[in-house]
Amino acid sequence: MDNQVCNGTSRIVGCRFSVHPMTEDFVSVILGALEEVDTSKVWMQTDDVSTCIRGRLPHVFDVTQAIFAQAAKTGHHVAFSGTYSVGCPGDTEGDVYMSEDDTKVNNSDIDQYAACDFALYPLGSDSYMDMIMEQVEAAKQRGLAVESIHYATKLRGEAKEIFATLEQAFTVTQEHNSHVVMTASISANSPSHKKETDNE
Ligand SMILES: Cc1ncc(C[n+]2csc(CCO)c2C)c(N)n1
Repeated sequence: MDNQVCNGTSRIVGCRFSVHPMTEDFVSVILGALEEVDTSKVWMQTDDVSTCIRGRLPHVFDVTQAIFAQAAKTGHHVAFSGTYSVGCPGDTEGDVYMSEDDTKVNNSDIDQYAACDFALYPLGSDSYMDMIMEQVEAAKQRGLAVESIHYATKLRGEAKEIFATLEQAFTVTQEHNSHVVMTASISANSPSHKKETDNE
């Protein structure tokens, strides 16, 4: 690891996220998605604003992707907003999940168009801009539509490819930088997506 700005010994990864389904029936979409997904390999806590999951990196991405996919599968316009973090665990809650193996337990292999604004923050590094640009370039190589926007990078395409891109960006960056934060806002079934396609 190139920079050791934090004293955290564990590489526990966390994500605090919210899902906002644009439907009167939002309660069952949110609670249904949280219940139907296999969360056995992560520590999880839900409150009135968001859900926090913590555990090994592959499972944090597996579970967030599966919850988004499950909510989007209802066909409602769904917005997901999440902050991923590694490197400065303020507490040890959830450490027990660090002994899980690498096998992901959810199958999120569904076809779902989505758009995502993501921002990567390699904290405490002088070369943070290089790390960010490297991952924006890597995203372009994966076949998604990639656009630079103010304060974020926009990804458009299949949801599973968006999550794979986010996981790769986060994985590679945290291999070189102790403390990394990444935000992702993802939208599915948006009426704006239809207008974009119609304009093509
Ligand atoms: C992933 C996720 N977790 C928690 C909330 C907050 N929330 C808003 S409505 C609702 C159901 C009724 O209490 C809950 C839990 C959210 N939006 N998305």
